Amino acid sequence: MARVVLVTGASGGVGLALCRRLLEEDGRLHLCIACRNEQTCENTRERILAYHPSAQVSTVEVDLGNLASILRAARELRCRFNRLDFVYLNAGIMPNPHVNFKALWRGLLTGKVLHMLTTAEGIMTQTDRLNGDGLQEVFATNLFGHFMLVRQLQALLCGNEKPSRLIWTSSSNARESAFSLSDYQHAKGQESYSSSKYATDLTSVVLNRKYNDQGLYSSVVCPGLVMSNMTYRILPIFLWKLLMPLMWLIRFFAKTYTLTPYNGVEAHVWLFKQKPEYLDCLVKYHSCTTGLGRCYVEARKMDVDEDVAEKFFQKLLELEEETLEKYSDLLD
Ligand SMILES: NC(=O)C1=CN([C@@H]2O[C@H](COP(=O)(O)OP(=O)(O)OC[C@H]3O[C@@H](n4cnc5c(N)ncnc54)[C@H](OP(=O)(O)O)[C@@H]3O)[C@@H](O)[C@H]2O)C=CC1
Ligand SMILES: CC(C)CCC[C@@H](C)[C@H]1CC[C@H]2C3=C(CC[C@]12C)[C@@]1(C)CCC(=O)[C@@H](C)[C@@H]1CC3
Repeated sequence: MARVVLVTGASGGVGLALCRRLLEEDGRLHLCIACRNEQTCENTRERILAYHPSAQVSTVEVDLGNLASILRAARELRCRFNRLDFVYLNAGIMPNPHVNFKALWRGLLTGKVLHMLTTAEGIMTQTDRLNGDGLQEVFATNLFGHFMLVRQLQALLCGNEKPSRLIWTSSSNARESAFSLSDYQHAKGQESYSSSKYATDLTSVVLNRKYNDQGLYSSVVCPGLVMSNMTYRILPIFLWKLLMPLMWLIRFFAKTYTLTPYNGVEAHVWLFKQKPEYLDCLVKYHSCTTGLGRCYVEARKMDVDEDVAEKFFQKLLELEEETLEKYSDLLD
């Protein structure tokens, strides 16, 4: 039976490379790409078919920063499929990124330079805003939209003959100190991206605890530093191009400088081939590339407090309840 795989954020960067590499692994799978609107869905489908003309590729429109759109997309998916084998929760944003060059410069002179260059700790901030649903945009798009989608797709993910899988694109920028239970949407700080990715790690841990016995397994991956639309918004493109030789050099020391989307999805593709029962749910899988360009995966223990994770999950459930009350007309 052909496996059914749903990928969010498939229109470019990590998501598009993932679609292509998954089809290289298994040309028989049914790939459903989730993009923001009809035009992006169609363009992306054509780009994938250009490489894999005989692939089965369908589309679903979803704006992950819009709760009504998520409920509609989930309803459509429930009608179209009776199970989903893999859901790659990959779409993400980092709006208004700001690099603190003073801190970057100071960091270059310390012993923590590699840590800084691979996690961006202490050198990156973002400015977030409220979206149309009254939620912080980064939290809503990167985490809560995906959480709602998963919960709405529960019937397709649980109780199947074979285990189903959730694979979240997290980040090595996820940091406990950027996250707080009392401000879990990160309305007050300037590290909304870091906070949303830490929240992703927490959510994945609890999803495993709650759903493993129903045959649903969740993992988190980091693609490493990848040149994509997201990174091209951090520095001007010409500067990135100038920095490229330096980045290839840095890669000899910083293995998470995967740099291309193709290399960046190594961990996503590796997980596609693993039996979930043998994976550690407290581990993040990092895509790595050696200085000579060989790709591999490194498993690193995550820094998550399971008690905080449980409390945070309760907050997500409360927010979900409010959402479902508000949009009861969009439910079956
Ligand atoms: N690049 C990097 O170095 C790293 C990236 N990541 C993570 O990888 C993931 C992919 O990022 P990357 O490929 O680099 O960045 P891109 O900006 O290239 O891709 C982001 C994807 O998310 C989609 N997206 C954004 N907002 C929404 C929304 N509201 N609804 C639906 N889709 C949306 C975009 O669609 P559209 O085309 O419509 O904008 C696009 O397909 C993200 O989660 C990011 O946080 C993690 C670590 C490092
Ligand atoms: C490497 C160059 C000589 C100088 C580039 C300086 C910064 C612009 C980068 C250094 C570390 C980078 C980084 C990210 C963005 C660009 C940097 C801050 C990320 C935050 C991008 C998104 C992620 O999810 C993280 C994994 C990246 C961590 C490293």
